[in-house]
Amino acid sequence: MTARADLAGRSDATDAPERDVLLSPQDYAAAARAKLDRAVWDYIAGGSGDEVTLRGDRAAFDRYRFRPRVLVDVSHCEVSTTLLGRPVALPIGIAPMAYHRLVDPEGETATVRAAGEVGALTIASTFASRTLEESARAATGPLWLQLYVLRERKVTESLVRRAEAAGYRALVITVDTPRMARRERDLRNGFSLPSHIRPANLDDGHKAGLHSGRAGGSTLADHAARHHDAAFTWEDLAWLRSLTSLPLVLKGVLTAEDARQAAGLGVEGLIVSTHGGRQLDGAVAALDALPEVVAAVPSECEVLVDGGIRRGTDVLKALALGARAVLVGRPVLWGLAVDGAAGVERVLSTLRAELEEAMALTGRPRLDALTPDLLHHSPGLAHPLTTNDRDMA
Ligand SMILES: Cc1cc2nc3c(=O)[nH]c(=O)nc-3n(C[C@H](O)[C@H](O)[C@H](O)COP(=O)(O)O)c2cc1C
Ligand SMILES: CCCCC(=O)C(=O)O
Repeated sequence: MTARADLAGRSDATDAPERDVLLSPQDYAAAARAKLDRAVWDYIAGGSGDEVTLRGDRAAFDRYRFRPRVLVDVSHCEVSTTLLGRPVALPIGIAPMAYHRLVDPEGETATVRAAGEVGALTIASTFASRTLEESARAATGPLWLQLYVLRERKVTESLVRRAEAAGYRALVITVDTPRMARRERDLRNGFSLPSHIRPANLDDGHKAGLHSGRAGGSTLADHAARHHDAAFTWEDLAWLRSLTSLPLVLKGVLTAEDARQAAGLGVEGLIVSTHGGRQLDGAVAALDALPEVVAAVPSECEVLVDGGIRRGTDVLKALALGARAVLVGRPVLWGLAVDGAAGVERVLSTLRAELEEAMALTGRPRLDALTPDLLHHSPGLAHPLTTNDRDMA
């Protein structure tokens, strides 16, 4: 960053304030956008179709406002909790995202190290650009593995075995991607992976074709069309259940009906998610689906939510509606793109600090005492999204 003249017009380099200082995740978005190739930025920022759900995930947060209580002792706000019975330092984890090396030479191992520094959960993606074993070695915080169920069931089975051996604590089965939705930004850009980036968890057969782009196509979509098992059903989930004693978490559930069915099969957790607006365009916002999912499952089944969380106040709203924790996706990649592990750590610790502040200012110093009466829902409220949505540009 360069020294600038301050508001009083002084230009003494030693006194000049850092006006470019990155404060919020949205500041990291702007800095990441300036740094990344357009096609990589678009792959990360974009959604499917008209991006209605991408915007909708964010807009849902603005329709909730707080009903703060006063004269409560908020001298200590406690943000530590447990997930699937294990302690985490904060109710904010890292959503599974493919190919962190698109934005940083080190990639996932840097992300995992940063999460460990703040005591946050990381969910590693099937399509990580570092092996799950490399991430496990870098981890000092809790790790779960996300699985796409592929047509070659042996691949899925071997990922399960490797996750068990490497010390992963849960398997997250993504159920909203029987096929990859059309993401027009990627199609326009002819998106493909740079030659030095590979799906490190998979064998060479899965590398074929990911690097040679074509106009009007995305090699990631082509790969998904070849390898994702679009015939995977509830019956097949029993097969996964029988494979392992690791807890299972389903990611991408948006209805009470599916939540009940999952809980009936003994699934330990659910992630309410629209896949960050990247799958079914027009799907209900994740935050709006959260209450019906929470109400449909017994309390032993832990419900998390992701999609559009950019502020500590967003985290508090999700927790008040019954989420045990939230996941953040894109903000983590912005932090990683701008400043590697240090950037990820800054993004996570900023969200934690904002959450603590929101708890203090709403008079709710304890996570286990949060209830929906903290919130006022204003369905007709206009959404002041323009200033807060630099990440979608
Ligand atoms: C670049 C990128 C890659 C993603 N890759 C995966 C993935 O491999 N598996 C998965 O289950 N979800 C994936 N997702 C979805 C995220 O896990 C998460 O649901 C979403 O990003 C949350 O929304 P947010 O980015 O607004 O926080 C990806 C999202 C992005 C932005
Ligand atoms: C086939 C999915 C690739 C990773 C992903 O889930 C995403 O880009 O959203």
